[in-house]
Amino acid sequence: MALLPVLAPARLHLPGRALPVHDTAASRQIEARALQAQTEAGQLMARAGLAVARLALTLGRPEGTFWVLCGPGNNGGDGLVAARWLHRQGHAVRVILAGSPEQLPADARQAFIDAQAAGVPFAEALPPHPFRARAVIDALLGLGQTRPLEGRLAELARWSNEQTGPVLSVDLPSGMNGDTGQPTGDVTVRAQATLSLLTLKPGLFTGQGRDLAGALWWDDLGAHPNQEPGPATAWITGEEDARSLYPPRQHGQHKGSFGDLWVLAGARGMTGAALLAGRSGLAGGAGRVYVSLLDQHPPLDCDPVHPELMFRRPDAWQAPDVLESATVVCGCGGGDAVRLLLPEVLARARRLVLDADGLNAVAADGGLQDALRARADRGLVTVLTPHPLEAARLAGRSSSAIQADRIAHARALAAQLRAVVLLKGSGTVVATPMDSCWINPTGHGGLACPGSGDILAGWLGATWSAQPASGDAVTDAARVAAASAWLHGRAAMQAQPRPHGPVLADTLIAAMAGQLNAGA
Ligand SMILES: NC(=O)C1=CN([C@@H]2O[C@H](COP(=O)(O)OP(=O)(O)OC[C@H]3O[C@@H](n4cnc5c(N)ncnc54)[C@H](OP(=O)(O)O)[C@@H]3O)[C@@H](O)[C@H]2O)[C@@H](O)CC1
Ligand SMILES: Nc1ncnc2c1ncn2[C@@H]1O[C@H](COP(=O)(O)OP(=O)(O)O)[C@@H](O)[C@H]1O
Ligand SMILES: [K+]
Repeated sequence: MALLPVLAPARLHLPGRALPVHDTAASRQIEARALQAQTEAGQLMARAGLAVARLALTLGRPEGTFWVLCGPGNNGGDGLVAARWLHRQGHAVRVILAGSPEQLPADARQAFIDAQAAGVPFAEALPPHPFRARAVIDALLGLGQTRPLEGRLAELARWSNEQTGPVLSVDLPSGMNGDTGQPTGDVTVRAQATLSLLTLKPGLFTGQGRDLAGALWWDDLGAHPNQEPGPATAWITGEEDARSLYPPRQHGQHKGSFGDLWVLAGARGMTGAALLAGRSGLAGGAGRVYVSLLDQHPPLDCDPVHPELMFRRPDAWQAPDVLESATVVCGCGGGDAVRLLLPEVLARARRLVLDADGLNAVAADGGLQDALRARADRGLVTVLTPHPLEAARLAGRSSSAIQADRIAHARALAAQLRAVVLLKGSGTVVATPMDSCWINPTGHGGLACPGSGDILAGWLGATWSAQPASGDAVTDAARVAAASAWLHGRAAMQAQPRPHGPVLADTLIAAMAGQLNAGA
């Protein structure tokens, strides 16, 4: 496989099939096998450098000089090979090597020798700003980055961020942790595009990775990590996987075919959250959607905009069989009131989506945590949908600690609470107690607005309610969660391809409903 566009949101390039991502440790193993399989020394680096040069020609401006910033490791070697290709084809190139050639690892040192022999121009000084390169190739650091950029590397990264030409990062933006997507220090290259080599790294898809890496390309250098024996660290949800949960409706189906959704939400002053979850549940295709507001004297008994929502008394959900047969979405705008009903909901609900204040109540009460864990033994399945602050409360950490390693924390919470965890935010992570993990490639900052989480919870519940029971209820729930996050994000991208503001709730729900027919 060569040069595959993986993620270019503005042009709506999204993976069709699920793609595996490999963290640093797994990537190192694949790299070691690939190096062993080389038929001659430097073969992988030659492929990598060629791929970088080709992409730089595609993404660079038509005129100017390619500035290739090379670091002290093999990432720098990739840059040196790319520079030689570009020079050989007659393009203007300048290489800046940070560090001494003698200390380069073997393949990179050979790339340096070859570049010198080919007459590639090297430079010591950077052109002053304002400056616009044809493209800057960031080959400072890749998989080997272990600490914050300092000294010359930091200076080069800063310069790259201040010039106005496009920046192409090789393998990873220098200064970004490939496992987490977080900056390693104060300075990080901010790329327009990143070419991931050999494997896709999880940090490119979550945390700050989306903003730092820009459009994402991949070249597996012929190593086929899809066919690797070891497990992938996680999977990027593919469009086909997500859409497969929303098959065409059959003539013989009726609303009973799509299950009941029961929304237990909306304490006093937060009725809107319940309405949004209910309306989203309707749009997501649940057969019947019931709403019980968490208020002894509910301010509404009908949604005039969607009168097909069925409002029920605050205690109606306690009737026999309701929790056992419906899919329950509980906690959106739940306030303190949700705490009182959680013991019974946790004990009885067969399929439960726990959101917002439902999560906060669990975080504050060890007894509820035990009740949540006990559900797993009884075959009752839970999807928790925390945003980073709610996840922080559940984990007893700060939200910045959660964001520092979103994948690890989603996994840890899933194991600790024996539930499927959907950790919201850029690069939403879905993790199961069996340690499988999906990262969502859709969505953008337009979703950072009130109500979009309530909409996701209602939609997830509706998607789940239409799924038949199977032998692996936890994996099914995780697939439902991953598909719902995918469609939620995809709808936002359709509503606002380049967001400068929020995707408001009614626009988002309408776009999600539209997405149900968009894949046909
Ligand atoms: N092997 C191959 O043939 C292929 C490799 N490929 C390419 O190689 C890349 C991995 O190469 P790599 O392992 O050499 O790591 P890389 O990121 O270049 O640098 C490590 C060096 O940087 C140093 N260093 C780290 N952090 C630092 C800091 N903050 N400030 C200063 N120095 C710092 C670190 O020093 P140390 O920590 O050891 O003191 C070490 O010297 C991979 O991303 C891909 O692009 C692919 O093309 C496939 C073929
Ligand atoms: N920058 C972003 N990129 C992608 N998705 C985002 C971003 N910000 C928010 N979202 C998504 O929007 C939703 C917000 O949910 P939440 O924080 O619970 O909002 P609310 O409680 O107001 O409904 C989540 O699905 C989250 O993943
Ligand atoms: K890099």
